[in-house]
Amino acid sequence: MAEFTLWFKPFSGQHARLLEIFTTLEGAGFELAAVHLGDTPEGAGLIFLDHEASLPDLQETLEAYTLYADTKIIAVALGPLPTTSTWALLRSGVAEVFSWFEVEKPVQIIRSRLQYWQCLETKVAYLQQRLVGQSRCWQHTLRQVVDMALSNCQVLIMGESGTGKELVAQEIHTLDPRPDKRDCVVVDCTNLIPGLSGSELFGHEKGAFTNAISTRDGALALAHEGTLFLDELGELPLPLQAELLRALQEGTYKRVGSNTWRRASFRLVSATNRDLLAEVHKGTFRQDLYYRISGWTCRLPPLRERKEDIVVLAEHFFTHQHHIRQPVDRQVYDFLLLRDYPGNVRELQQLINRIASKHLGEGPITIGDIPRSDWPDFARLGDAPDSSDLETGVKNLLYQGLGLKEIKDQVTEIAKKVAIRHENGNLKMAAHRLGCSERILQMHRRAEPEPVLLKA
Ligand SMILES: Nc1ncnc2c1ncn2[C@@H]1O[C@H](COP(=O)(O)OP(=O)(O)OP(=O)(O)O)[C@@H](O)[C@H]1O
Repeated sequence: MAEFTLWFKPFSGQHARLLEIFTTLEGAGFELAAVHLGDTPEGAGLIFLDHEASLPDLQETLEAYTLYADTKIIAVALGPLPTTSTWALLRSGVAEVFSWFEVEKPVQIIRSRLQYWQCLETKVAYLQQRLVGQSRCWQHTLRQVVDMALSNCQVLIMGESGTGKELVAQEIHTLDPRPDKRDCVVVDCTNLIPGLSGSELFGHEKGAFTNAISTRDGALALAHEGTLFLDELGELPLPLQAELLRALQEGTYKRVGSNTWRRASFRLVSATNRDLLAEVHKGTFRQDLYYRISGWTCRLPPLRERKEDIVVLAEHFFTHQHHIRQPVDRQVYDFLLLRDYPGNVRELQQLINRIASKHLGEGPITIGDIPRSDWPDFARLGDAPDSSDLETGVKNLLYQGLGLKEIKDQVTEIAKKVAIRHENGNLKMAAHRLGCSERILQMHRRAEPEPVLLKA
């Protein structure tokens, strides 16, 4: 039985060289299957290219392959490849690029990639049970989380409040492959008081300050051989930033009130909802500390960038947190989808808690289960703050001699454009918001009419 099955597509006419490569790969236990015109291959595959392959054609094909299917592609060049082309291929979704005849062990490169991806996908499947979401951007995030967890880098997780930073930090600790690793210790930096000189982090000796009635270990000692998770790191007061930096650089610290240096070795994972680089420029966050903690940074997308996940998350909360298995009316999902979530997943989760608490009995979850306090603000919607702008715009159209039909067409086009932009180009969501079919918006996309007016 073949060790790995791979699809392949040649963008090269160098048949003799291709044949040589196929024979080597098959001899090494790989099974190869050609991709035919119109196929959208899934899983891992190889594309072969030479200097005559047209980069734009290649990019178009790659984008088509990676758009809908879960594909992993290794680009194998049959000759030298300029760096610009390498980057262009990577940007189009290729996961690895190398020149077959210029590397020492090409088969090994392919085998090690495939083995890593196999391991990655198992871990991503595990993560999906906990970090729920199916959108493309969330899938990318999960793969990055696995990559980071398997590395031994210090990790900085950024993202708005409620995007799941703490959850991700806990999973990084769970997936961390260190043998015999110990606990993950969480410190919320908003609670650290500079007056106590970092007792929370470094511990203290009995009598070091008023109320220090006994000697106590701090978070660094507790996290020894485990993970130290510093939540809301952007809130760490400047004096403590200096002390933390020293502890991270030297791997040693002193308890408050003690002269003895102690050792602590841990993996550091930090999270913040602030733009730490901007804080560095403002002088409120130390640059040296920033570079020390950000071995690998990852940004969690806000819910508005992954609206496709709202329904899956809602289902997850209904089923796993409230054990409600009844169907949910479409109107409830419409309501959930059309709403904004400045508090991200946490806000959605709390809304589901309220709906679930109001839902009684056996039937489906209906619009009547939505608490009145969560209803849309109809008064505000009716009074449309921009109605005067709209009126001015329509007046302009009228003055230019446009009739009712032309004005309607213009306004409709603007509504489509605004909805598509609001939904980050997601036609399905935009169609949902507008209450029209996706096809109507696809036609809009194709025609891309420039809305002429609504200006003086
Ligand atoms: N992808 C997800 N799947 C399931 N639950 C999630 C997901 N993302 C967030 N949550 C839930 O949302 C809530 C908020 O998540 P979490 O505390 O990790 O966010 P945060 O980014 O750390 O927020 P803050 O910055 O306010 O501390 C938690 O109850 C968490 O379980």
